Parts: sequence; structure tokens; C-alpha cells
Amino acid sequence: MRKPDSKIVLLGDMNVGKTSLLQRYMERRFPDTVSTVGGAFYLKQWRSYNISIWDTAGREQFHGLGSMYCRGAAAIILTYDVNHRQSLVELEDRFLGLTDTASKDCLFAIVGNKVDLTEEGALAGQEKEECSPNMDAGDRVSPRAPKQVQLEDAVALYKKILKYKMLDEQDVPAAEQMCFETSAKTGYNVDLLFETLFDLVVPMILQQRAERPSHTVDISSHKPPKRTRSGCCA
Ligand SMILES: Nc1nc2c(ncn2[C@@H]2O[C@H](COP(=O)(O)OP(=O)(O)OP(=O)(O)O)[C@@H](O)[C@H]2O)c(=O)[nH]1
Ligand SMILES: [Mg+2]
Repeated sequence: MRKPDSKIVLLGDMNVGKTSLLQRYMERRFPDTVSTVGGAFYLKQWRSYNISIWDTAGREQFHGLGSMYCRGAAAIILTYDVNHRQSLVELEDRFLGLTDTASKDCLFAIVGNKVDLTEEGALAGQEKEECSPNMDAGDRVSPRAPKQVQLEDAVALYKKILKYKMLDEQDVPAAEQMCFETSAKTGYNVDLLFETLFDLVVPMILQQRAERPSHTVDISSHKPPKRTRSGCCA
């Protein structure tokens, strides 16, 4: 197997839907999930590049592994649940520090998942987009609540991250491009999320390749060493 050209990591509190988002994108379905233990990855071929996408465990007991998974990452998806404000707070308090091991020009996306459970999600008719075979009648008539986290809250976090990383807003993609609301259940915005990131990491791969020192040795100007009597090189 060829070494991946780039790495994307999903981080966020337990139960926000990281595994479900990844399975929705890679397997085009919304299966039952079990809480992730440690981490796991998928390999995605995007154009001629191999991109590994790492799913991590949100449970506190696996927290120590987070920075290991982020090592060298080109992009990190910070995921929260739009119906649980605390899951957004945790991104700043608990997960942002784990990203210090990522690549120096790492991109950040902030993703509010489970938007199908909100009033807005229902009004936008998102459930019609890609109905899951697992969806039962109870799901369709479940009462909707207003969102607990607004997109502007995610945009504010994105700007805080830029400050934390000492990045200039002009040098990175705009907050509006990097803050998403998704539903792993219906598929809403899931392709957009992953494919926006893939398109942004490709130029990073090309830049890394251009900067990498060449391992080619020019042998045309190389003179063979003189032979000594003992047969050793002088
Ligand atoms: N309604 C709805 N439920 C979702 C959505 N995404 C995930 N879920 C449900 O939320 C629960 C947790 O989803 P997971 O994908 O396992 O969450 P996780 O972030 O991977 O959790 P950890 O592995 O423990 O960190 C599961 O019951 C999912 O079916 C979504 O977009 N909408
Ligand atoms: Mg998981």
C-alpha cells in the first residue's frame, strides 16, 4: 500500500457523530455505530492522491491519544452536535490543544452535526435528501427543537483558533467556507465537507513535494575514485 499523501483527522466529543459522518461519506450509509475505541482510518483516493481520514474516539479515557493521531495532519475536522452547546465548548477546552502536533499550515473545519434533529433541519426538508434505510417512523415524527448552537458560534470559534495558531485571516480559507452544518443521517452537506477539504489539501501536497529535497544524485560529474594497491579506495 502506498503511503498516504495527506492526512485529515476528525476530532470532537463522544456521540457528536464523527464515525457516522465518515461512514456516510465513505460507505454512503448511516449504520448503527458503537463508541469508537482508539482510532481508525479510511483511505480515500482523490484525483491521483491518497488521503487518509482518521476517526478518533471522543471518550475522555482516550484523550491522550488525540495528539498522536493529529501528528502531521493537513486538516482537522472539529466536530460538535448542534443540539449540545457543551460539545462546542469542549472543542476549545479539550480538543484544540491536541492539534499542536498537526502540520504547521494545518487547515481547520468546524462541523455542527445532527442538524436533521432541529426545527431548521426539518424546515429545510433535509430528511428528503438521502433517506436512511435505518430510519423508522419514530424518527420521522420526532419533535424538533431549536438549534442550541448557531453557525455564528462556530464562526467565532474558527476566528479564535486562528488567533491561537497566530494565523492571519488573509492567509487561510474564510470562516464561512470552513464552518459547516451537517447531518450524517440524511447526508446533508457531508460530501461538501469532505470534498472541500480534499480540494484544499491537494495544493498542500504539491507544495510539500516541491519543497522536499531531491534525492537524485547527478552521477555525470562524478569521477571514479583511484584504486590503491590493496584494492581500497584512496
Ligand atoms: N439524528 C442524527 N443522529 C446522528 C447523526 N450522526 C450521528 N448520529 C447518532 O449519534 C450517535 C453517536 O454517533 P457516532 O458517530 O458513534 O458518534 P462519535 O462522535 O463517533 O462518538 P465516539 O466514537 O464515542 O467519539 C449514534 O447513535 C448515531 O446514530 C446525525 O447526523 N443525525
Ligand atoms: Mg466514533
